[in-house]
Amino acid sequence: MKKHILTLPGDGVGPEIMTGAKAVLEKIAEDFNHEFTFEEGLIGGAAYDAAGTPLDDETLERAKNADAVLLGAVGGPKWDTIDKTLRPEQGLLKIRKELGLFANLRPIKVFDKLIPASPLKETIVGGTDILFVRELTGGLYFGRPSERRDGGNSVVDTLVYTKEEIERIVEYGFQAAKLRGGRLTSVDKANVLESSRMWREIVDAKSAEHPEVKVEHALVDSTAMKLITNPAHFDVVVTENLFGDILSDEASVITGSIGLLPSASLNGEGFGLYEPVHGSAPDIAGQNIVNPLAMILSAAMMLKYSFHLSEEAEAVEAAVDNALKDGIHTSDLDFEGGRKVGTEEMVEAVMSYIK
Ligand SMILES: NC(=O)C1=CN([C@@H]2O[C@H](COP(=O)(O)OP(=O)(O)OC[C@H]3O[C@@H](n4cnc5c(N)ncnc54)[C@H](O)[C@@H]3O)[C@@H](O)[C@H]2O)C=CC1
Ligand SMILES: CC(C)CC(=O)C(=O)O
Ligand SMILES: [Mg+2]
Repeated sequence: MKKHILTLPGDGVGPEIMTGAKAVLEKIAEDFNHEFTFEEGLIGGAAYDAAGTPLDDETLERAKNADAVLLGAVGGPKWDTIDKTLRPEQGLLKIRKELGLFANLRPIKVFDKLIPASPLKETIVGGTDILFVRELTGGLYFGRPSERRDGGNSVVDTLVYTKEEIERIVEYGFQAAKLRGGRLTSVDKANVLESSRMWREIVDAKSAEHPEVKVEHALVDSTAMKLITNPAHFDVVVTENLFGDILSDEASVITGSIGLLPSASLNGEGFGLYEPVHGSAPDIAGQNIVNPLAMILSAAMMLKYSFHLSEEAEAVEAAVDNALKDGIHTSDLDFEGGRKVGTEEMVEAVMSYIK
């Protein structure tokens, strides 16, 4: 199979983890007889430094013409004080919006070997297997106005959702639940927010169309608690943009490190952008210590969702599992015994377990 991939390493640890994911994909191409071609582009602070904008139209066009996009991460203190419209994060929001990537899938899977690496009790961590279905192109991150007012004495951010935007992500949640354990938790703040009350109505209407899925509504604040006290309770969690962003970072703690969590951002035509859940981790950039597994597992999601190469995706996931089973790990994981390695060695270990 021939596939063309646009890589957007971005900022901070982005380039280090992208190098690792590309190496793993090249190994997969070689072993399974595929031809993957790569083209690199700029996004975030790197793009701002080069051309004064966090995402230019040419890169966006290249993304649209690729078979899939792999993205590292954007942002960092260097760009925290520039014009807000040019911040690195705006490049990421723009590519999500322009490509219509409304469904952000964030699986929370616990590797058996890493159960002791979680700060939570083993009895709580065991059995965790959650899929977050996060709305990605609406809500507070995109609402306008978003500005200071009254000479800086007040401020406004805007939360807007259309019915269609809620319906399509909720439908995605139901479909995902059918393919998994048949349980869907819809997370909102319907005791306060009108947008959440509309969200609930839409979930209830969809629920009537999908009677085989067991639905529960849950408020975001108590969900934040329950994720830590009883993560095994959850199967698929569908929620809006901001809540999904926060809850998925929280859920990463269950697994032992945010450096393990991949994500897929998909549009209605099955096009996908794949990136780790974590950010650019400027505190550890350039030191060969970042955990590359979230990016590598994001590449595995690309193989599965964009290229329908399930066997190849499973080969990558199994290689990650086996490397961890042998105790090979980066320093973000609190691990008794085993062998602590740097980023490059971790990538090599994963590659050595493929096939
Ligand atoms: N998708 C993206 O590009 C995202 C970008 N950001 C941006 O990243 C920058 C840093 O944000 P933070 O809040 O610090 O979040 P972060 O996720 O970059 O880092 C949080 C903590 O986790 C650690 N960490 C993250 N990924 C790791 C990995 N793979 N291996 C080992 N340790 C890892 C970091 O060292 C840091 O201590 C900001 O500019 C933010 O806007 C934040 C989240 C998502
Ligand atoms: C950097 C932001 C635009 C979003 C974020 O934190 C995320 O998608 O995880
Ligand atoms: Mg985030």
